[in-house]
Amino acid sequence: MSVSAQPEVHEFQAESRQLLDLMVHSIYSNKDSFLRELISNASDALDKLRLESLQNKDLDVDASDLHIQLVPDTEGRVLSVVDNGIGMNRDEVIGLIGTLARSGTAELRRKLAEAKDSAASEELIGQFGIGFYSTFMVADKVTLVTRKAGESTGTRWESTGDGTYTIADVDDAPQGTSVILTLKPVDTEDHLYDYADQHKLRALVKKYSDFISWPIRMDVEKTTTTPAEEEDAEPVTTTTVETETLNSRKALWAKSKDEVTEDEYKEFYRHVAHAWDDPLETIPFKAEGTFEYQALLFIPTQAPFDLFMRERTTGVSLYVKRVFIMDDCDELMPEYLRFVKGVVDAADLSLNVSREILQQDRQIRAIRRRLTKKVISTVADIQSTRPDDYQTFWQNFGRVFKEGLVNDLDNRDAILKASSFESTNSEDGLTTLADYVGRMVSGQKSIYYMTGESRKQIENSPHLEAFRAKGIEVLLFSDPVDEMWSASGIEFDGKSFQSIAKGAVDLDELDDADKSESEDEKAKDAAEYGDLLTWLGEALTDDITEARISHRLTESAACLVGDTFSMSPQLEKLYRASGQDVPRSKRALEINPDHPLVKGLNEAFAASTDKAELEPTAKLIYGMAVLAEGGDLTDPAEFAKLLAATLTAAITT
Ligand SMILES: Nc1ncnc2c1ncn2[C@@H]1O[C@H](COP(=O)(O)OP(=O)(O)OP(=O)(O)O)[C@@H](O)[C@H]1O
Repeated sequence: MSVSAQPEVHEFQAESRQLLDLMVHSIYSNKDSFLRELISNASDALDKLRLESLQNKDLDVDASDLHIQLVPDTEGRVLSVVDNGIGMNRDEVIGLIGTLARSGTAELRRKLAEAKDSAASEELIGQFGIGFYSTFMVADKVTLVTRKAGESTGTRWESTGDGTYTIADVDDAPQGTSVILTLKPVDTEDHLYDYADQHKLRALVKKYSDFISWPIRMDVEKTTTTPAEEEDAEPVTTTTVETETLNSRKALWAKSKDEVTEDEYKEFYRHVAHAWDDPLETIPFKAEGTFEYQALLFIPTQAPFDLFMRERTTGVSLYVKRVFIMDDCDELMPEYLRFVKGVVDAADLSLNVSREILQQDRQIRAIRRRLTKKVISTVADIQSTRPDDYQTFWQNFGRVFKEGLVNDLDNRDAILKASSFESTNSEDGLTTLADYVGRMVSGQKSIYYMTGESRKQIENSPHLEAFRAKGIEVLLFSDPVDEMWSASGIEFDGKSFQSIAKGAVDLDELDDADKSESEDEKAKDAAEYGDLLTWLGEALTDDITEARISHRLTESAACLVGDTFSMSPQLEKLYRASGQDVPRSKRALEINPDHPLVKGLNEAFAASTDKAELEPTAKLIYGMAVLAEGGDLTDPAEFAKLLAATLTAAITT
């Protein structure tokens, strides 16, 4: 192979360098996984070449014998993993291998720095995946020689895992990619095995890559002994080299569940999902009839770091009659199930199918509908039979799953049923809506909830006081998406959702016995506080719609309450954060007639309506109501000034 020009030395991008450094000093104990990663990449490259050769008739490549070859050199301690797939051009090598282009790398680095021990680091690597760089766990030097299909010049990339790599043009590289590892010395204590040993390689392929659809070949020496023809002579041993295919190449999705072991599913999941964790659930699916297709879907255990990033795609690959067509086929899974990984193999689509055609395709739409229902019902099954796994699922994917309550009206009821929520009923556990409804007090018509930025913030908000005092359960919604669906007129089991921070709340309705007494009380409060309420409404007219007596406070002096259909302050904040210009909506100020501050204010107001302290006190009460619900004051400096003046007056008199 001739290298045409002096190799250029490049520096790794800073983040890649740090990740590489971790690999070189290999904190990850399962070093065997480098082979799985290389084979997985090679298999993807073969898929891409086959597809390209089908779609682009002008491409001058021989796609008749696509395969992966392992070439161990035991004496030289070198292992090459060779494929005749799509290959990479020079820019792609720099972009894909020299740069860890993935936006989560910084996040991984930050988390690794925080990780306390090697077990925690290992889990993180499992969560992020490290692909090609895992080769540096087992090799002192990695050389990659590649030529892209259809191009004449190849590229040679080499690094010892320090801060730099070299890159050079190569004239006569074969089409495809060879990754050549100069292996580190064997150190079984450090889980570093002999990766130039044929037996080891055969075992690793069986364990991790058996289902890969392309042949994974290795030339093996076979010694045969034949008895000598003449009596008393030594038997004859002949050594021949034979090419052996190491993998059985069975497409797991075409098999029924009892024909496949859990480990096989696990490794397949890791391959299709580019993941390092275990699947939480495996969902094989077969449809026969008008549209024939098979699917093998997985729910991961861990959420990928980029689950909430804007450019995030869905994770199901499309095959047609075992031929790979595309990754991340968005048409097969709704966005709110983007955590689902796997493959769909449809029998009746054309191999030339494009994304544009897929969007219009009736069959694809039918598959998507069916699989969506299947995933939701699987989540419901996990919820009812495996509480610990459900907890894991919910922590990782609950926020995404609930997006379906806004986006998928057809399945809304099923999604709601399979969801869980935090509640005042339990300190840390979750409740289903069915359980909530089972605990509703007599006369309760709605499901009460309150939204906020965190459980703690909601729990401290004054709105909860009367509910707590009367033992009425309130659901605590702290995910941004909860703001959207809860206010959308949704019902569960015929019951509407009512925010306790919006509209009028009359808890006395729930309890018939006390009704007459409380009616009297209300009439009394109205007479006693009427003038003060009118005045407050005027004094605070810039901030509130009206002032009224509260039936939801027992301890705090005041709280703010929106109209039934108004936006909550959190939602306003979300919209503003996303760049939308939403006007500040005013809410009603509710005051607690039993609170000493409110009583005092009423008495002072009754004594003289132009006392200087009245207005600052009203403003302070309003500000306190904003702070108590975790909101932001529009003018914190003015609030501080008023407070200081009031405290000074109190302490100096
Ligand atoms: N044998 C190969 N042939 C062609 N392209 C390859 C090959 N190996 C790697 N690449 C390219 O380099 C990219 C980076 O590979 P790498 O293994 O680091 O990450 P990945 O496979 O994309 O994702 P993951 O880290 O999750 O495995 C691949 O996406 C692919 O485009």
